[in-house]
This record gives sequence, C-alpha cells and structure tokens, in this order.
Amino acid sequence: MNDAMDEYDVVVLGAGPVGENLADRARAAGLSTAIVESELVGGECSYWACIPSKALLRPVIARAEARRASGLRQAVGGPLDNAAVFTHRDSFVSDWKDDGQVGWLDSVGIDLIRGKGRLTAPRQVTVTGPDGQQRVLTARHAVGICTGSRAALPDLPGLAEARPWTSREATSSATVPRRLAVVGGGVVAVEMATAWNAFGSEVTMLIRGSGLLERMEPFAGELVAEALTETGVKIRTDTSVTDVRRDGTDGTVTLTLEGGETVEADEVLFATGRAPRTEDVGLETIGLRPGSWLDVDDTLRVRDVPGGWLYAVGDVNRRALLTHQGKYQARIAGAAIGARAQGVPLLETDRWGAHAATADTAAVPQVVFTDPEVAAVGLTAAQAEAQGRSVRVVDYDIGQVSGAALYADGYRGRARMIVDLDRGHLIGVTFVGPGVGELLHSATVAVAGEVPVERLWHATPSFPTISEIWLRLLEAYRG
Ligand SMILES: Cc1cc2nc3c(=O)[nH]c(=O)nc-3n(C[C@H](O)[C@H](O)[C@H](O)COP(=O)(O)OP(=O)(O)OC[C@H]3O[C@@H](n4cnc5c(N)ncnc54)[C@H](O)[C@@H]3O)c2cc1C
Ligand SMILES: NC(=O)c1ccc[n+]([C@@H]2O[C@H](COP(=O)([O-])OP(=O)(O)OC[C@H]3O[C@@H](n4cnc5c(N)ncnc54)[C@H](O)[C@@H]3O)[C@@H](O)[C@H]2O)c1
Repeated sequence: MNDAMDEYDVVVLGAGPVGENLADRARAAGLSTAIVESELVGGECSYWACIPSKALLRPVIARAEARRASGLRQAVGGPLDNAAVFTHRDSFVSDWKDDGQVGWLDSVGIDLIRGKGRLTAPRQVTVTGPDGQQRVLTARHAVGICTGSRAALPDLPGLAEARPWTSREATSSATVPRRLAVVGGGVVAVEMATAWNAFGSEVTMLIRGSGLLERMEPFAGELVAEALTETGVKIRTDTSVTDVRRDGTDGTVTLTLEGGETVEADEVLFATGRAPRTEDVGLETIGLRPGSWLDVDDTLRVRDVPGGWLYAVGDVNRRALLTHQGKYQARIAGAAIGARAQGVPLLETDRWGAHAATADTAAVPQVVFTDPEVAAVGLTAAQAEAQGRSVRVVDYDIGQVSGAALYADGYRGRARMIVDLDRGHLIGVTFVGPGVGELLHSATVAVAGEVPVERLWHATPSFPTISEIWLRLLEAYRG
C-alpha cells in the first residue's frame, strides 16, 4: 500500500558520508533533495569503520611514539587503559546514535526519509519504513545510489555458524579476546591487528598472499610486518583457511588451513575485502544486475541507463573505497547534477574539469594508521610500469632526515617518489614511517597539481621537520 507520494529534484539512497555530501551539493545547487537511510545517518564510516577504528588506534600510535622519545619512554611503559579507550571510541560514535547528523540534515534543509529504499521504476524510489509503511519518491532530475559496501566473506564451510568478526565487530567490541585470528592482509587487517594486539590479544594473521598491503609499494607491507612481528603479532603468509568451526561449549574457534594444520582462537576477524550493497536496491527494474558494483563515467553517472538520471557515488562504484575520495566524487557529481538540471549545454568533463572525477585515476591519497604509518598517493612503481610510463623511481631512507631523527629515536622509514619523465612531474609518492600521515597532503598537491619537478625544487621544507624528506628525494633525483 502506498501511503504517500513525493516529488523532489534529487533523491539520494544511503546517508553515509558520501550520500550526505551528494545531498548537500545538490541542495547547494538549488535543488530540492531527499535522502533515504535504512540504518544510521553517517553510514559505515561514522559508526563501524573510519571513526571508531581511528579512535581505537590513536592511543595505540601515540603510546608507540611516546616510547621512542628519550625521557618520556619510562613514563609510558604500562598497558593501555582499555576501558578508557573503548569509552573514548564510544563517544566518537555518539554511542551509535545519529541525532547529531540528523540535526545537520535538518539545518541545511535536506529531507530525511528513514527506511529501506529501492528503485521501483526509472526516477522512482520506494521506501519501506521501520513500521512497514511505504512511501514513493519521484526524482525530477536524478537519483544517487550511495549505499556503500559491506564486509565480503568467503564461502567457507562452517563460517556463518562460527559467527566471525567483520570490520563491524572489530571496531565496536568492548571485549578483548585472549586470542584473535585475523584473516586477510589488507588495510582493515593491519589496522585491526595493530589495535587489538595493543589491547592485549594474541594476534595471528593468516595471509593468503606473500605479504601485507599488496596493492601498495612492497616496502610498505614489509615495514609494517616487521613492526607488527616485533610487537608480538604472528604473521603467516601463503596460507589459506579451508574450514572454520566454533566449539559449542567453550566458544573456541578452530581454523583449518590448507594442508590440514589448525589454528585456535577466541575470535576470528575476516578482513577479506568488501561487497557492494546493491543486492536489494531494485537494480533489476532498470536492467542492471543486483549485487553488482555500479559502473560509472567520470561524472559519476551510471553507464547505459536511458535518460542518464542515475548516479552511483562512493564505495558502491568501486573507484576508490575511501571516505575522502567518495566525498570528492559527491562534490563532482553534485556539480554535474546541478549543471544538467540547469540545462548547461556542455559540461566540463575534460581531465581535471569541474565535472570529472579525474583524481580517482590520478591522485587517490590513503593513510594506513599502523605503526609505522603508511601514506601513499597516485601510482606505485609497479602500476606505472604496467601502464608503460617512462619513469624514474627515487627512494630514500627517512631516518637520515634530521627532522625524523629528532621526531623518534631510531626512526625507521622509507620514501619513494615516482617521476614521469615525459611529463616532468610526480605521479606517485609513498611514505612509510612514524608521523608520515600528515605529510601526505603535500604529495597529493604535487601529484594532483602536476607540479613540475623543477618548481618543487623551490618549495623549501622547514628545518628540522620530517618534510625535509622532500629535499632529499629531489636532490637524489637531480643528482
Ligand atoms: C574498518 C574500516 C576502516 C576504514 N577506515 C577508513 C579511513 O580511515 N579512511 C577512509 O577514507 N576510509 C576508511 N574506510 C572506508 C570507508 O568506511 C568507506 O569508504 C566509506 O564509508 C564509504 O562511504 P559511503 O557513503 O559510500 O558508504 P557507507 O559509509 O557504507 O554508507 C552507506 C549508507 O547507505 C545505507 N544504505 C544501504 N542500503 C540502503 C538502502 N537500500 N536504503 C537506504 N539506505 C541504505 C547504509 O545504511 C549506510 O548508512 C574504512 C572502512 C572500514 C571497513
Ligand atoms: N585507513 C584507511 O584508509 C582504511 C582503513 C580500512 C579500510 N579502508 C578501505 O576499506 C576497504 C576494505 O578493506 P579490506 O582490508 O577489507 O580490503 P582489502 O581489499 O584492502 O584487503 C582484503 C585482503 O583480504 C585478502 N582476501 C580476500 N579474499 C580472501 C579469502 N577468500 N581468503 C583469504 N584472504 C582473502 C586479500 O588478499 C587482501 O589481503 C579498502 O579498500 C580500504 O581502502 C581504508
């Protein structure tokens, strides 16, 4: 039964960070906008991903850094106050309540419709509310699908019955398992292994491949693995889990590995990647396959949808599964929707144009909040080579920089910059080491700005900061 019918210029499905930004940009373009949310306004990022994970990790990293400062080390030798860390985390997720974010939507004039939204016809979204009532929303100009992603679990015997942790439990638990097994070697796996090891769990990582952080420069995974091992994490590479069982009596989880060996744990975290939340959003009503990632052009418009009214922004399009990059896409998509609604005849879709998400392919920054931190933007050397670019790779030991040596006793870290020799600017930079996360934006500006190397020579880093690594890299490049 349809209880209500409403017409808006733009309807956004999913109020994660990306949906919120898309709605905001559409509203800023003068378009009436509704946003539909089935769980909490703020999405995965605010409650079960970026925010709680970083609230958990901050004390862990701060303690590790304090232990590298002479004169301070002795004062921070003890264990973390786990209860206080969890309380701190809970305050950052507002105890899993979204009143604050709902207040923001109200204040900017975006209508929130709570419930599960599905496409039921072109430009039409039907929302089933918590009370079962349905409401049909029609979009005059655009529908934006911003439904994000969820943890992808492999199809393993016994896994569902074993009730594994996913990123949701790993970021929201207030109980420290004595033994934690972590399956996967990506970003969620290394960050959560870092956190739970510091809270006192005996952590064993089970990695299918040969190392950690396989999409980044190899030295990133190597330095993080070295540090995790030193703090007591067991890392097993080239191993696959074939079966998972949880004992009904004592709750012990037994993981069987290829070859028959077993590993026991009190909890197991599967950090094995993400799947798009598109299985039940009505894609079949417009000829698309439910459960698929949505393929978009550079204006974030879903390809092959007649009328061009459907956009997919954020994790759901798989271009870059990062909050800041999804929000960037939302700014581009919002501008494109606004321009098209105004009948602008020609959009600026050239490289770096106002309506093209160019950075998605040229300059995606990412910080991995481990100890050491990993901060990277643009291409790795292997990716540049695969693209057939003519490049020069310059490496430098960050520990040789005065600012780094002052920052931490025995500073260990490494930097790499990749210069495109035909274009004369940087196309990739990776830093690994304590405190490098805040250095990354300088590299992002250099890569996205396509700043000529000759001009970078005039950008003087302050002495004595870790940023002096820029000078060392440029000196090494110029010989
Ligand atoms: C553990 C972890 C840590 C992370 N840390 C970082 C980090 O430090 N930095 C970073 O940049 N990225 C991080 N990420 C990635 C980041 O969380 C995602 O890139 C980001 O949340 C994507 O935002 P989104 O709005 O596209 O999707 P989401 O945040 O997933 O939001 C989608 C929203 O849509 C809603 N929804 C889904 N289906 C429907 C429907 N049918 N009807 C109505 N509503 C619906 C959902 O309830 C949800 O609120 C992390 C991810 C994980 C798992
Ligand atoms: N600080 C950050 O920016 C941050 C933090 C966490 C997550 N994220 C984002 O969230 C996304 C998801 O992270 P993630 O770590 O879940 O995914 P990921 O793709 O980074 O890593 C998945 C890992 O699981 C392994 N794997 C996949 N299938 C497997 C299987 N069947 N058996 C064993 N291993 C398997 C992969 O080899 C890989 O090591 C990432 O794309 C990342 O960008 C970002």
